[in-house]
Amino acid sequence: MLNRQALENYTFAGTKFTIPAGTKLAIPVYGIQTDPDIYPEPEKFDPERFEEDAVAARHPMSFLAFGDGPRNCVGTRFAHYQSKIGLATILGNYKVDVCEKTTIPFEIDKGVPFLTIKRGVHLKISKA
Ligand code: HEM
Repeated sequence: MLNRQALENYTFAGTKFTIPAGTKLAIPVYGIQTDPDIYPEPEKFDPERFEEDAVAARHPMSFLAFGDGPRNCVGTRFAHYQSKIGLATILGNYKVDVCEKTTIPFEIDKGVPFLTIKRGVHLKISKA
């Protein structure tokens, strides 16, 4: 969820729907990023969704994992590098498997304010 406050009245193009200045807004990132009209089969691992032409074909606010605008995440590039280096190190040196404790499909924990998977993510990692 991203929180914002409207600085001025905003009317959505082609509608009579206006957000008055001063309104506090909660932007439902999880809802947007799992909307099947935007991302068909949203739970499916499909890296091709993030190819340049696929990204260009979507509304620019369809992916908000790092927020957007002047107060977006200052750590975006660092987080991307760190995740890529971490994944490359693990996948290049270890074999990653599911195990008896892995929950498939995963379940979102609705009892906490942050996006969390119930019972965590358990994988079996062995030396390749
Ligand atoms: C996968 C990792 C990360 C994710 C998904 C993430 C996500 C986010 C999101 C959604 C916001 C709110 C943006 C908005 O309201 O538009 C944010 C803000 C912020 N993030 Fe991250 N972040 C990550 C890693 C990091 C790292 C590594 C750092 C620092 C090294 C960092 C520093 C910050 C700071 C300082 C803000 C507040 C920016 C402001 O209010 O101006 N984040 N992050």
